[in-house]
Amino acid sequence: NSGHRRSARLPPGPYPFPIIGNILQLGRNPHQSLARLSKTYGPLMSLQFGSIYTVVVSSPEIAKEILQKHDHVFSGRTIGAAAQVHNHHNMSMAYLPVGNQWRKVRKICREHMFSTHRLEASQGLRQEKLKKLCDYVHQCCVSGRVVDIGEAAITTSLNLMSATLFSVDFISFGSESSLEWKQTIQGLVNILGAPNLADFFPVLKRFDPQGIKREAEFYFGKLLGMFEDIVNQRLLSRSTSPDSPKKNDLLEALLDLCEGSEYEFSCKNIKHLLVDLFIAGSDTTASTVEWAITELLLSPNKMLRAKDELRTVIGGNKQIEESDISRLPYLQAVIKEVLRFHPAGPLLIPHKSEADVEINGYMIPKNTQILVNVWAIGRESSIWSNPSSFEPERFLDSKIDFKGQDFELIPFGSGRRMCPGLPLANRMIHIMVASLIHNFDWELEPEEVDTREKFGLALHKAVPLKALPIKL
Ligand code: HEM
Repeated sequence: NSGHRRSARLPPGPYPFPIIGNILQLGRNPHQSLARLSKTYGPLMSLQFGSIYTVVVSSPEIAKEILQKHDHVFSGRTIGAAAQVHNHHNMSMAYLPVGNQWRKVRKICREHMFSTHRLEASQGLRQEKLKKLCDYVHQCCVSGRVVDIGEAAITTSLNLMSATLFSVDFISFGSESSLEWKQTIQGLVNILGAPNLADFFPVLKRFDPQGIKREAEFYFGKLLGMFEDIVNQRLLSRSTSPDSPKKNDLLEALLDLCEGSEYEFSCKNIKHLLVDLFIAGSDTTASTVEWAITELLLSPNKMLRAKDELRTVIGGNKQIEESDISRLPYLQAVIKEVLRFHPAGPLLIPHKSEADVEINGYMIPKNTQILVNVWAIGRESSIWSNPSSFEPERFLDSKIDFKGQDFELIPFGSGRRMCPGLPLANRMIHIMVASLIHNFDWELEPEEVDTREKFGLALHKAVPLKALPIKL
C-alpha cells in the first residue's frame, strides 16, 4: 500500500499516480515495458498497480535470492478474481499456498505423472499422437495447403497431454470437438492472463467491470464438465469390467488414490487438477514449438544444421522417439535458445511474499506481489552476447540448463514453485519440433515472418506462423 512508499528502504521505481499507480505504464506487453523501466530503476524495482504493491525482479542474482535463498517466504501466490470461480483456488496446485494440500498434489503428480518411470511407460501413447501430427502435415503436403503451426502445435500438445493423463483419443485435426476443447482451454488461458481492474481496485470487485469473472465462470464450468464426463466414463468402465487390465495413466492412479484412504483425494480434486495441468501445459508448450519453428525458418543455416543432425542420428524416414533426444545436442541447444529468447511465461506466475524480508538492502513488505522478469533476464546484454539474435550455438559448449539451477535461464522458474511439468514439457517440445523439421521442408507464406509478441498467460506470436509443408 502507499504507506510503504514513504519508507526510504523500499526498492526504487517510477512515480505512482494517485489511485491508479503505475498501471498505465504496463502497456500491451508488460514484460517489455517492465524490462525498459528496470533499465532506469534497477533489477529490484517497485511499482503500484492500484492497490497491489508489486516488486519486479530483473537479474539472475536477485532471482536467486527470491526463488532459492528466501524461497520459503516468496512462495505465496496473488490470486485474481478469475481464479476464484468454482472455488478453483482452494483446490488448484498453481494457486494453493505452500502447505500440506499443495505438497500432496505436487507429490501425486511427481510420482504418478512426471517421474522418469511413468514418462517412459506412457511414451508409446505420445508416439501415436505424434504420428497423427505427421499424418496431418502430410495431408497438407498432398493437397498443397498451408499449415498454421500454432494450431497444429496446440492440437498436438492437447493430444499428447490427454494421452499421458487419461489415454483418451482426444481430438482430431479440424474436428468439431477439437475446436471446442481448444476454444475452452484457450478462452480460460486468456481470461486468467488478462489484467482485471477488479483485482487492482477491490471496491470494483463485486461489479466485475470487464465481465472477467463471468467469463471465467463459463469457461471453468465448461471445462470441469468435460473432465467430469471423462472421469465418469472411467469410473463406469472400472466398475463394469473390474478384471480388464488397468490403464497406465494419471487418471487411473488418481482414482486408485480416491479409493484408498491415504490421500483424502476426491473426484472434485481430480477435475480441478486436470484443469490446472491442461491450462498450464498445453498453450505454453504449443507456443514454444511455434517460436522454435519460426526462428528456424528465419535462420536457414540453423534449420539445415538441425535437420542434418536429425538425419545423421535418426536417419531417413524414421519417426523420432523420446529416447533419441539425448543424442541430439544441437536440437537441445535450439530449444534452450527458444526458451531464453521467447519464454512462454515471461513473468513466471506472480509470487507473493508471506512476511517482511530484506533483499539487497531493501525492504520487501509482507503481501507484496513479486514478478520475476525472465524475459528481461534472457535478453540482458551483460549476461548474453548478442542477446537479440537467435544463436543456439551459444549453448553447445555451455553447461547452462533450464532446470532451475542457472538463474540466467529460468523459463520454468526455480525453487519450490518451479514448473512441475518440466520433464513432460521437455519431451513434448523436442519431439514436436523434431517431427516437424525432420519429415518436411517448409516454405514460408507470406514471405515475411512477423516476430512480434502478444502477452498473455503464455507469450504468443502476435501473428500466427503459416507455412507450406513439402514432403521430403
Ligand atoms: C514450455 C512449456 C512450459 C513452460 C515454459 C512452463 C513454465 C512454467 C512457469 C514459469 C511456472 C511458474 C513458476 C513459478 O511461479 O515460479 C509454471 C508452473 C506450473 N506449470 Fe509449467 N510450464 C510449461 C509446461 C507445463 C506442463 C506441460 C505442465 C503440466 C502438464 C505444467 C504444469 C504447471 C503447473 C501445474 C504449475 C503450477 C505449479 C505451482 O504453482 O506449484 N507446465 N510453469
